[in-house]
Amino acid sequence: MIEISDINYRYGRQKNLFSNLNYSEKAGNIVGLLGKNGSGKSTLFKIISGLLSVKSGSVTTMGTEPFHRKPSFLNQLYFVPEEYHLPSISIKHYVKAYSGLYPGFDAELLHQILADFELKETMKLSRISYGQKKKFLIAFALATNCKLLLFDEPTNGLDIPSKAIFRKVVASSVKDDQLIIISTHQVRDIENLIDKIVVIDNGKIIFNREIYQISERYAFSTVSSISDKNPLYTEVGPAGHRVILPLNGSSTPVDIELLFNAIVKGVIL
Ligand SMILES: Nc1ncnc2c1ncn2[C@@H]1O[C@H](COP(=O)(O)OP(=O)(O)OP(=O)(O)O)[C@@H](O)[C@H]1O
Repeated sequence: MIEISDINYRYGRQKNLFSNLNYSEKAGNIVGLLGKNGSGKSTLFKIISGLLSVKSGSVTTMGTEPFHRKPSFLNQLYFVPEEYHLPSISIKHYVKAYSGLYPGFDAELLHQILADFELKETMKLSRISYGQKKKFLIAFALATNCKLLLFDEPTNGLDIPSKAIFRKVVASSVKDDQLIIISTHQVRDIENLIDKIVVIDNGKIIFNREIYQISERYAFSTVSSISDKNPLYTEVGPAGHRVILPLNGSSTPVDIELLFNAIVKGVIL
């Protein structure tokens, strides 16, 4: 679905943001894309979706060069950016105007997700809150049934119940031939949703593994003392030492925040 080889990218005269970055991704996954502020997550989304072109290296998204922005490519891609502008029309009119661009658009699915998010089709997009706009775009994106969905910080601005609904609607709408990549700092919001973790740091993808592979190797726990534990990585938390240990027994849920910190510190590769 995505094949990126040896790309270099920089904005204007700034130093390289990406240096020989490689990344590939297949359909059938919900991927969590993690990285520090400014590591280039949004830029990577723009390159994958053809909004930016690279000077060197190659990018293929859904079998085509994304920067060509062919209609047959665009009708299978939906990118929910971090910031956006929506026209001053009702949800109903927006759907009427834009759903036709997507051949797989599922109006029934849209109705369901709008109801889950407590949005009404008569609501005017210019008069709803930031979080409501975000929920509308998430609902619309999922209803397009596009092969590739890119969500940049989708849960920013969502209230606590809406974050749980987000996880539910994404998990229940995704199809085997789709790829969903979610960039976020809110790692709790994607727990039990993503099946892969990708980390971008210092211009490269430094980690790209499935959750089950991580669970097969590491155990995540909080312990009162680490003296006899030999953890691979540890952080002091309010309830004790949060640790990553080599798995030796039954698997544990992956602590994404702890794992991310261990990855960017170079402890887990
Ligand atoms: N249009 C632009 N012109 C110049 N520099 C830019 C532009 N957009 C982004 N940058 C710079 O590129 C770097 C990566 O930005 P990007 O938004 O891709 O990072 P990010 O990982 O999404 O960050 P965050 O987690 O803070 O949203 C940052 O240093 C940013 O200042």
